[in-house]
Amino acid sequence: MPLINIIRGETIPVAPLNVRTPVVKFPIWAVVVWETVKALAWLTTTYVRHWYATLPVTGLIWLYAVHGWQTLAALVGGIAVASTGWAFGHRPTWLRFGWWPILAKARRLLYRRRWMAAMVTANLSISYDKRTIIPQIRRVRCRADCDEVLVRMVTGQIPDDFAKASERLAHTFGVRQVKAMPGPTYATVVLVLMRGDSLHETVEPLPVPYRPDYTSLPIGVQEDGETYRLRLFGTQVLIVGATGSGKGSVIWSIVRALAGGVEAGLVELWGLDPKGGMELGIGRPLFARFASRDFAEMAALIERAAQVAQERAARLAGHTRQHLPTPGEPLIVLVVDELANLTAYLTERQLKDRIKAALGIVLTQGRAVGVHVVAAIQDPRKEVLPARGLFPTRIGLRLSEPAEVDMVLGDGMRDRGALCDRIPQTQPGIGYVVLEGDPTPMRVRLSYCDDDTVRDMAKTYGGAV
Ligand SMILES: Nc1ncnc2c1ncn2[C@@H]1O[C@H](COP(=O)(O)OP(=O)(O)OP(=O)(O)O)[C@@H](O)[C@H]1O
Repeated sequence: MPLINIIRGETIPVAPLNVRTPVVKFPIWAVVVWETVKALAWLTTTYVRHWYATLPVTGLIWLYAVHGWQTLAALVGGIAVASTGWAFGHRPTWLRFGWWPILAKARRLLYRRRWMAAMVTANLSISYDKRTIIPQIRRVRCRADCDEVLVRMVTGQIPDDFAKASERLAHTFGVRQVKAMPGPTYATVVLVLMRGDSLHETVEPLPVPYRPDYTSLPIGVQEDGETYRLRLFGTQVLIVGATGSGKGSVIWSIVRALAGGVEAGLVELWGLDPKGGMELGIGRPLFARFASRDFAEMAALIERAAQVAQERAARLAGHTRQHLPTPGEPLIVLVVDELANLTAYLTERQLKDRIKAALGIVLTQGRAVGVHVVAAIQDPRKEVLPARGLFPTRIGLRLSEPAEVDMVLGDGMRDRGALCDRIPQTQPGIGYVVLEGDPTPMRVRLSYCDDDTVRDMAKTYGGAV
């Protein structure tokens, strides 16, 4: 039995050069009738399949034939005016129900034209029994800066096959990037073809929440236009990026989102800036404790945080699984700029060991008891940061090498679209994150707080130094 019948997908017809000698000779009139019937069948199918275009055109032709061109012109003009009014009056609904569905139909035709070549050259076609089977386009949807193409995979394919070919597909379809994610049902994959770049502009500092929601701190903008919200409760945060990638902007965006809590005494920020206070010094009043020059002082600060974490853990064990900050027992956030200075580049062995041990305790025991770490680092290798695995939340900014992406965001994330190594130097503050419940990475841009904004913030929400 030929296995071909049970492989899902679209079968490419066998090449026309495989000519077979006709056995039966038909009279010419029979061939003409047959071809005419075939053409009519094709026309009818096309007419019905593309009803959204053929029906309006039929209506317009009928109008012209029965009522003349004046009525036709009046109708077309009326539709144009109403559509323009709708577009200006309520743009979101015009886009959602008017423009994007029309654009999706046009794009579907465009994608279909290049589809076969794209699938074959990206190794997404399956050859079996002298036939070629390719995935099928099921639906195309347009959004502000991207198109979503729902694809039915060929039997045996998985979404990661498409993720691996995403760069080829991006070039083939002439888009900035292609992301592949599992579709709504088994055997489907959604290809998101990114066209424009919604993160092109610098993101202004976001409003400071009056009382921070520790499960959802607003710190930037996602590629899909949503606010990027960071969960701090129950996690530790590692920011990784090459020099000048905007690690500072992530730190200050998080501090800004917590500033309301600092003012209310619900949050205590402890600053460690081994680069002599270059980064964090400017917002000094926001920090309840601060160390920037003396490494022994920094070690003592981390040890104190570890002690608090252990005390709280001992007290809260069996009572609650998540500590709730109060002015008497605030949320402690250790903000560390360039963590490698404490874990790898420090020459004093004893001090380094003390820091590593205390940091390990804070990272493992602090999450549930309100002692958190927000740390920035340039080099994500294990030799530089052995405790990398203890940071459940990681933000990958511009990185130097492709291999670093999976080190930061997890295995396979680069294949799934986290191109941290491709972020241009001219776009600091852009990075990739893995959101809860979403297996594909999300591109984000963190808000940028310049020095004046940080000084203002420190004056408004910070205490006396
Ligand atoms: N979110 C952002 N949006 C726009 N521009 C930014 C953003 N973040 C940083 N920049 C710009 O990039 C420059 C470098 O940023 P920043 O100092 O934060 O990088 P860094 O990763 O901390 O670098 P280093 O490791 O050298 O300290 C800033 O001076 C600023 O001009």
